[in-house]
Amino acid sequence: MRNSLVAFFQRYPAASYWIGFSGGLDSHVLLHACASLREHYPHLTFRALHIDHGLQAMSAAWAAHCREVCTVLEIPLVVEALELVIPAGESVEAVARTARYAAFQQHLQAGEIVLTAHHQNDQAETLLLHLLRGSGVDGLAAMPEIRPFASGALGRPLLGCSRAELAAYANQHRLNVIDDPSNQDSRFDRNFLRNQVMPLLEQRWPAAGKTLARAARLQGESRQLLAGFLSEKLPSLQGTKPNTLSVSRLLTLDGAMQKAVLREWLTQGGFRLPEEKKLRQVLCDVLQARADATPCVRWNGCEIRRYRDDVYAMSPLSAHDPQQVLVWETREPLVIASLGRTLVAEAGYPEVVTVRFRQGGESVYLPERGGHHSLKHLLQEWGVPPWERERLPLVYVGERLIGLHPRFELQTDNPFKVPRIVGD
Ligand SMILES: Nc1ncnc2c1ncn2[C@@H]1O[C@H](COP(=O)(O)OP(=O)(O)OP(=O)(O)O)[C@@H](O)[C@H]1O
Repeated sequence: MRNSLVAFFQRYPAASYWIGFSGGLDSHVLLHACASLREHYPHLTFRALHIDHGLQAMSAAWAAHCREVCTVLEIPLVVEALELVIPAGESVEAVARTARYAAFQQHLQAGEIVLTAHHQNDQAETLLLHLLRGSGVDGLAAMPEIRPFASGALGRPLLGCSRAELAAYANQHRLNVIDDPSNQDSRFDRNFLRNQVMPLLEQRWPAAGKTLARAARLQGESRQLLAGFLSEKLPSLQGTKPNTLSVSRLLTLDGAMQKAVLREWLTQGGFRLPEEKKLRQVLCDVLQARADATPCVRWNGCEIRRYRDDVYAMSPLSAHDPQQVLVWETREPLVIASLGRTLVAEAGYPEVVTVRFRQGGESVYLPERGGHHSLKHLLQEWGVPPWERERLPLVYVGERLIGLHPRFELQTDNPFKVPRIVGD
């Protein structure tokens, strides 16, 4: 283990390493092994971070245990107590995990690496869990040894070590390890695999943990090759607007390639990947839709829409009431809460205006085009997607429409001029 750690720190030098310390055996071993490296590698700087999810009656006792261990090992510890709210229908583990990573992120400075104690058996169990969910290569790909994370990286230096090796280390160094009672609860899928399925597999295939971890690593290599290939392909499928894909170009590909391209595009956009069923819905309902249709397929954190030949991926639109009328004293910025936007007026702007949203029937005076034009037709002409139309701030002086979003200015000198929009 010591050698794997030394090799890891040589491969991934960092200003400082944060050790995610849960108080359990695995991260206790990591903490102890890192602490003992300092004698020969005094340049290595470690700190520990314990996240108290506040979900168990014992959680404060766990934090106290972490404090004691860190004091003895002379590793500074930060304890972050969270107050988690578990939304109905969400898994406690998943919510805790997301909150934990968000807390890690907050502490990590540029050039630092946060370390977790994931090991070979975690890798094997993760592969089995994904297989049982019917995942493709994205799910089956191994947890990597290192990946970019916030302004630094997330490293897993113990992936080459088995759980048995970690247990032997804990024994040898007489580590005072508290057992988390929830680890025995086989209602959780991972515990069931760990406590019941893996021991059975290992009776027949003693190296099952190691070989499953290798299978996951090989899937990871395939995933990486595929990502490289798809990244090269994506620019040729670009739609007419930034970050969109062209429907007509996608339709020249076969179904498997369409799905692969959509997944890579969503990954690059930072969206959560959909289940297979949703992805097929995108192929059927969005790509195959009539040219004048505006379909939408949604899942957690993402909406896929189509307008004309472009496919858009976006965060779900906020609730917005287009009936609202906002009086704006333009010497101050105007916050439009329902849009998460702030308008800032340019010099020379009328002192007081009102901001409204499209109701239909508006017309706009465009002198260079010789008179009034229907806003509806102009929005169509400018290719503004329908879901954006009632979210455009329309600025009025009295009943006269004087401006909207800068993206839609026709010419800089036209009177249909807009306040500058910040935070857009
Ligand atoms: N409460 C915690 N505080 C700090 N670090 C933690 C905490 N819980 C887990 N970790 C870190 O994450 C590693 C993995 O923990 P665990 O296996 O419980 O999480 P998981 O949810 O299965 O994994 P992952 O976080 O990747 O989903 C631990 O070895 C430890 O380094």
